[in-house]
Amino acid sequence: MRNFSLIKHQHRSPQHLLKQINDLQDQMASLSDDALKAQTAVFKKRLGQGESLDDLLPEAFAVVREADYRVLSMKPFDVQVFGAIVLHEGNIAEMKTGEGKTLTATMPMYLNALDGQGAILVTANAYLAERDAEDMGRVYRWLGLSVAVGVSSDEQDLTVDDKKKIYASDIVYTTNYALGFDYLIDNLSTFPSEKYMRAFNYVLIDEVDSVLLDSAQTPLIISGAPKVQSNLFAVSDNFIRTLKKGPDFKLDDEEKNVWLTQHGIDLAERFFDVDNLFSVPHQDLFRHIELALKAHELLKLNRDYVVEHGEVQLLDAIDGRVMPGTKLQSGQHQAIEAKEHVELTPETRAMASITYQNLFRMFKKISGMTGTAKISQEEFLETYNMKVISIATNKPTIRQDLPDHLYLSLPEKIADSMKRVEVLHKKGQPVLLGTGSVGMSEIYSNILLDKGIAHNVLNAYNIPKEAQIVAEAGQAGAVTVATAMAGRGTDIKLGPGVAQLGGLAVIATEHMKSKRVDDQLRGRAGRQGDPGFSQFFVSLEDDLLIKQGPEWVRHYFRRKSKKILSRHKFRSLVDKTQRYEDEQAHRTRIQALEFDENLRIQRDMVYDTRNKIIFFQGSLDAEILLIAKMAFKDFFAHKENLQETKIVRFILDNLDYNFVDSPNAFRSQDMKAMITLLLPLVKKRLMERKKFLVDFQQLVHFERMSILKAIDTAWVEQVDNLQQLKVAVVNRQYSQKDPIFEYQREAALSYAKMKSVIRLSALRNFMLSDLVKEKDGSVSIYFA
Ligand SMILES: Nc1ncnc2c1ncn2[C@@H]1O[C@H](COP(=O)(O)OP(=O)(O)OP(=O)(O)O)[C@@H](O)[C@H]1O
Repeated sequence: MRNFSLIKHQHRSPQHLLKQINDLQDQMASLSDDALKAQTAVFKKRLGQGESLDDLLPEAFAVVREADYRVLSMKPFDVQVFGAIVLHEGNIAEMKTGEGKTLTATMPMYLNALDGQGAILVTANAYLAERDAEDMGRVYRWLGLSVAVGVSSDEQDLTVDDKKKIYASDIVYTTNYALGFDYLIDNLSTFPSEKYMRAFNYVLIDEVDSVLLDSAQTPLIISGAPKVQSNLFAVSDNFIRTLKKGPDFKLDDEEKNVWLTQHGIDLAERFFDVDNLFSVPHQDLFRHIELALKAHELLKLNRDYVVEHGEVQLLDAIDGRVMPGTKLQSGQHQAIEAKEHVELTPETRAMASITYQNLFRMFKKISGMTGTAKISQEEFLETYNMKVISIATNKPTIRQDLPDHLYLSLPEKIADSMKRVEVLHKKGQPVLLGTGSVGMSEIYSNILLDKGIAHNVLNAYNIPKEAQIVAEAGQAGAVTVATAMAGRGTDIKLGPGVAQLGGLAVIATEHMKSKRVDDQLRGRAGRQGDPGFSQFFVSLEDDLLIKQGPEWVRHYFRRKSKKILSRHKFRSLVDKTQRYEDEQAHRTRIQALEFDENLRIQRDMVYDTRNKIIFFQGSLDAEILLIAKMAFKDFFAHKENLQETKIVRFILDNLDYNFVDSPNAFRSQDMKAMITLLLPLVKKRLMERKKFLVDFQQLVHFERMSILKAIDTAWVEQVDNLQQLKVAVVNRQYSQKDPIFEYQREAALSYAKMKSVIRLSALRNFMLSDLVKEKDGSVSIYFA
């Protein structure tokens, strides 16, 4: 057997598979549409008879290739078939920008959806998910598979029924954000009828570096249950406005931290009339002052967030898109709202959270594609066990990536880059002007307006017009100013005559944090062998260099040296800075994963328990009795609770409001004996509940709700606690302890405590809740 599989494996090299697929081409081309479509049913049948997806690969890919041609008039090139094989094998296909990854995906998606367990394609933003589901969906449907999009275009919330339909589809196109959110929400449901998600099977992640690296630095958090609203945001904001940078507060060089000086602290104590800002009663005030200071000094309008319709909306640092529904935690969002004078939204607790790393590791098979993965291949292998395999381009890339233009100051750079745009525009060559923030895109747009150059702006304020702006961007004479939003996936097609003018010109006005992101932006030009060029205009006053540049840059900057910067020195500075940012981001991801590890174990256990209870068929009587026994053990684990008065108090609080004690009933000093005395109270209550809830389903429902409510209340509390604990241990750096170790130790302790809280409150729910029969025969539960 072993030998056989070895031999078989050798025969299945990508080259061999490609040959097999190519050999089937004529045969597929000769089939009628109906005969080709009928292959799907044939494949499904063969799977049912024991063949594997690997066995079907050559034929299935050949079928899709022919279907792509008939439906979309595009036949995947050999290099795309290679990419598709890599994707089926659970690895990362690095295919250069514009090589046609969208079409490549149709082959592995079709094959991996054939066994009916679902195949999900995740991509970096809603625009791409919708576009690709629409375009490629035509092929899958033609072949008889169902396709859905997991994001809603009109920003309407999808209902549970919508989501059931979506996730039951053979193929789902969605975003990492929507998928993560849906996963967490699915696990907050209480009834089998509210659950919509299937076990995770196959996922293909488009723009895999963006999803698994750039987005994975911060975990996804769902907020719910409002906290008591604080009234300190506005006053703290007023106070911060009176402070001066330098004497009252300081910023670090990277502008990542800000703190009050002693003078600032004195001013705060005077302003708020308190003697010691650091004393325990003023902790909350101090926290609000810190939040306000951060909101003013670290978080910038039109770079980190935009304000639209009176709402503060966060921007994704990498792709410049609005992150719908995402809020900064622990009051930071409200501090920005106070700064921007918009209505404060309620401060909420974190209810559920997960890192993208752990979300995707739940899939049976993960694969990914992007133009830029090789740089991070070790991390992909380490974290996800995926290899990065580079695929050759179909035609040679003829795009020219011209050397950077360098300037000492920002105004010089802006002026010169504008001159370049004007020259190109006069010639009619379309220009994509890539900027680093909404703010910069607006500056460039204003200058263009002054010069009377018609242009489109693609930034977080113009998302609804995205498809139209992209469609126009490759036409002769078009000028498109964009943030990093246009940096990925955007397929700019050249209009008539544009190739003769030199194709698309990408003018980038600053280097991005990562070389990968720079390369993606360059890759908007020169797609599918098209002509085009890219060029960066950079200055020493660019954000990236000011924040991360070494001392000599600052030195140059201060002296405004007129010496000409050596190109080599500048290039290596940019490289170093980007590497530093990448390493920093890598460390943050590792830390996010380490922080999530404990939460992951807890989350898995809690979700698993919830699911068992939700789907449990039959009576939960035995569970209730077991929970009671354990709750009693927890209580008596504290020896002092063995006193009669304490036991009676316990019974009155948790088991029976009307309990009447007979003298000396609980005098033994032995835990076992005590438990034997308490259990009958639970059994008696169970009999009463059974008598009242004659309908067996109603009884089970009540038992289930008693337990689930206890789990959920405690778990939400736990997630929020862990969230705060994380902030606390990171802030405790001065204590010289390893924050991860500290966090894990405290997280494990709090988990044990939480379990005991769950047991007691489940028991209490069961014993003390009021049940009321309604006129229509239903029963309402009023939890104690
Ligand atoms: N086999 C093919 N035959 C003809 N045209 C193709 C083929 N494959 C892809 N294309 C075209 O090539 C263009 C680029 O494709 P696509 O946008 O999928 O590239 P990509 O690899 O996803 O690029 P990016 O990395 O920028 O996201 C599209 O206009 C697409 O229609």
